Amino acid sequence: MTYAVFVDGQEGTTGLRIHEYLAARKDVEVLRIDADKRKDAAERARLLNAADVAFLCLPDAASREAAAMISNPNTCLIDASTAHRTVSGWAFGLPELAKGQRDKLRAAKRISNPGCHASAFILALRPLVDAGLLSPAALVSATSITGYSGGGKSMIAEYEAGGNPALQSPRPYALGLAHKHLPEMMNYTGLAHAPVFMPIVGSFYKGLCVTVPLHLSQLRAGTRAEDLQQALAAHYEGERFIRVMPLRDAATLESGFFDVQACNDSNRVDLFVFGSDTQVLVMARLDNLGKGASGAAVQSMNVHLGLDEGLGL
Ligand SMILES: NC(=O)C1=CN([C@@H]2O[C@H](COP(=O)(O)OP(=O)(O)OC[C@H]3O[C@@H](n4cnc5c(N)ncnc54)[C@H](OP(=O)(O)O)[C@@H]3O)[C@@H](O)[C@H]2O)C=CC1
Ligand SMILES: CC(=O)N[C@@H](CCC(=O)OP(=O)(O)O)C(=O)O
Repeated sequence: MTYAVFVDGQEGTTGLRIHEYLAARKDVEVLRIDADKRKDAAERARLLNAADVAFLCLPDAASREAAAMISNPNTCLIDASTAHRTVSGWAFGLPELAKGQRDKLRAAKRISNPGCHASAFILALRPLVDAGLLSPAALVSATSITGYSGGGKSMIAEYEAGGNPALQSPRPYALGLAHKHLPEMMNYTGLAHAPVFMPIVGSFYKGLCVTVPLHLSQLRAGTRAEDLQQALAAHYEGERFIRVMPLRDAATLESGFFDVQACNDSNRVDLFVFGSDTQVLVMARLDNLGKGASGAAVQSMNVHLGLDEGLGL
C-alpha cells in the first residue's frame, strides 16, 4: 500500500527536510506542486485534498488558510506551524507525551506539530508534573540555546550572508516575555504559569537544548536529583527516540561543556539531570529540524498511518 503525501511549503526549511525523509520511502508517493503554482490557492487545494497526509510547512496565516481548504474527510493534516497547537480538535504531535497519545494521533485527522523549544521543555517537565514531583502551580524558568535554522529561510539567509559581527555571538531574544511557544508549554506540561523563557540563537545551523534550573526546595518535600532522573527514565521506558541519560552524565561532566549539537541528524531527544544537594538542571537536547520539526512531523505521520515509527534513514 502506498500513501499519497503532499507538503505545502515544500521549498521551505521544514518542508525540504520532510522531503528528504520521504525520498527514501517506498510506501509513500509524494505529490509535487509546480514551482510557479506554489502559492496558487486552487492548485494547493487540489493537492491537499488528493493527499492521505498533507504537511503544512507554512507561516501561521497560510496554515490556517490551508486548513480551511480541506474538504476530503480522509486527508490528515500535520501542521508544523504554531497556528493550531492549542486549538481544540487538533491532536498534539508528540507521541511520547503520555500514555494514550498515540491512540489520539491514530484517530485524528488534524495533528499539530510541536514547536522546537516547546518539545524539549514539555518532554523535560511533563513526567515530573505527572509524578507529583513538580507542582502544576510551580513558577519555573527556562533557557533554550538554538541554531539559526529555527528561524526559517530568512534567518538562515541573514546568518549565511556573513558580514554582520553582531551575529557571531549568541543572541538572547523573545525579550518581550511572550514567546509563541508559551501556550503549548503550559498546556502540555500542565503548568498553570508560563515559564520565564529566554531563547538564545547562536551562530550554528541546528541543534537545541532547553535548560530548566530548579531549587530542590521548589519540588515535593524530600525530592532529590535522583528522583527526577528516575521519574524521567520510568516515563520514557521503551521509547526509541528518547534517551534518559544517567544522573550527572559522566562524559559531559568530565568535558566540562555541554554539546548542544549532539542530537543533530537524528530524531532523538536526550534528557539530562545534573544536580547538587540543593539544586538541579534538567536539560533536553534535540535537533530543531529533527525531533524539533520535520522528524517529529514524519514520526506523527507514521503513528497516524500505523507504520513503523522509524524515519527510514
Ligand atoms: N525551522 C524550524 O526549525 C521550524 C519551523 N517551524 C514552523 O514551520 C513552518 C515553516 O517554517 P520554515 O520551514 O522554517 O519556514 P521557511 O520560511 O523556511 O519556509 C516557509 C515556506 O512557506 C512558503 N509560503 C509562505 N506563504 C505561503 C503561501 N501562502 N502558500 C504557499 N507557500 C507559502 C514560503 O515560500 P517562499 O519560499 O516563497 O518564501 C516558504 O517556502 C512555520 O510555521 C514555522 O514556524 C516549526 C518547527 C521548527
Ligand atoms: C531561532 C528561532 O527563531 N527559532 C524560532 C522557533 C522555531 C520553532 O520551532 O518554532 P515554530 O515551530 O513555532 O516555528 C523561534 O524561537 O521563534
